[in-house]
Amino acid sequence: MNSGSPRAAVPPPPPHLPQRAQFPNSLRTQRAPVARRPSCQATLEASAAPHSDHSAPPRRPEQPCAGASCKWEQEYVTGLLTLDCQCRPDLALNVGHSSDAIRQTPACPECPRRHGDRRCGPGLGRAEPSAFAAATDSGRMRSSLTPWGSPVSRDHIISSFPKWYTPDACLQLKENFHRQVSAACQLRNTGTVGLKLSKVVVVGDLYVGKTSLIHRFCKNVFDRDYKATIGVDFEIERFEIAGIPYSLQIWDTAGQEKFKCIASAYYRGAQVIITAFDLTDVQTLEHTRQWLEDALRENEAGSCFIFLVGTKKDLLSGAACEQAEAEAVHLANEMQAEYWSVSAKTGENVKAFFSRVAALAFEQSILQDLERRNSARLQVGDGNLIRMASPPETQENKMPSSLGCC
Ligand SMILES: Nc1nc2c(ncn2[C@@H]2O[C@H](COP(=O)(O)OP(=O)(O)OP(=O)(O)O)[C@@H](O)[C@H]2O)c(=O)[nH]1
Repeated sequence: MNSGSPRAAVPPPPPHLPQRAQFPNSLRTQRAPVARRPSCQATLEASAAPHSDHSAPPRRPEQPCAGASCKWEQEYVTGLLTLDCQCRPDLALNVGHSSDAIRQTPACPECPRRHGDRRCGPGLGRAEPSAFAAATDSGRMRSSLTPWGSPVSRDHIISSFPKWYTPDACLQLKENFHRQVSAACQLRNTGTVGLKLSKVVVVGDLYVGKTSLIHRFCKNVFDRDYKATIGVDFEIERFEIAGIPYSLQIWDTAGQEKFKCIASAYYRGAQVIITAFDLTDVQTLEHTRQWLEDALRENEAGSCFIFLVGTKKDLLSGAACEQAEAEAVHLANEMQAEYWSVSAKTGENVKAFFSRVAALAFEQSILQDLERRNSARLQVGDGNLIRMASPPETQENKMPSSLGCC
């Protein structure tokens, strides 16, 4: 542990330190795409939308899919398992590559009870059919909110807007969800947002505790032994926010300089960038500027929420902690980031922090979706553009670019 003096700028790892047996996803999950499945007669649930017209009323249960082309396909794209349902294209979902994700992933939600049928279900191209069958048979698969696996754990259910850590460095001071977001969630009118993932990238010097933070949140474990991350890794965490299912895909990147080129290839498409530093090592705080710059270079300006997170809070107390936090808050304001202090060891603030991340990302996704739908209402009639009624922009319903993103 670096309990005392600050470490040199991104030093090479001591040779005796073990390395985490991890590989970049692109390497780790390189496998041949799973063969596309033939068609099947899908059985629809009452909640399922019709084949092509998703605005029409749902069909009765057990009614065969009219298109008879239900395909729930798996593809590995850059290491990510993507599920694509041709009956319900709106249900396309990236579920990750880990064995957990595969195990929890049902076949096509249109025909979940046909898992024993090789024409449609996990029997074909499925990594672990028995695990799937067990989960399905136990009834866990058909939660109304989480058709993808086991129910969302209670502490991942967010009903009110999570609070900031300090008002001196926070992205938004408001205490409630955006009015339009609340209304859309109440009406279950969130488009495809509830079925999508937001990408979160965690960056920072080696040894600051990025992996420990993620593991504390996703697995509720803490490992005192240091094992350097090689390349990247990721976890997927499912939430239920304002009644809508939502997932975060949390990317853990290596802090070691020699893996930077691998890790930076995964920065693109981030909705949230978390720059982590060690509260006991001021140099790691200084380096966060560079980490952020690198991550932002791969993303569109104004498209990411930025967080600055001080780790290992348990190692500091009193004046030392206050001073470290004051410096961090100052830098967070310069970076237009929200500041949090956490401890992966004790778990302090870890859940609250990720709840805040999830809520902000979720709200932004819904607002963007609503904005897209408003734009789609532009209609051409007799050569004239007719703009359908959209609410006037007020301080409260400003669009996502002004939600406090970078
Ligand atoms: N006391 C204490 N130790 C921590 C905490 N978080 C992490 N550590 C320790 O710090 C060391 C480094 O943690 P990691 O999570 O592996 O660091 P990392 O940032 O992922 O490192 P790289 O993978 O090399 O980038 C480990 O020995 C952890 O046990 C914390 O909150 N408190």
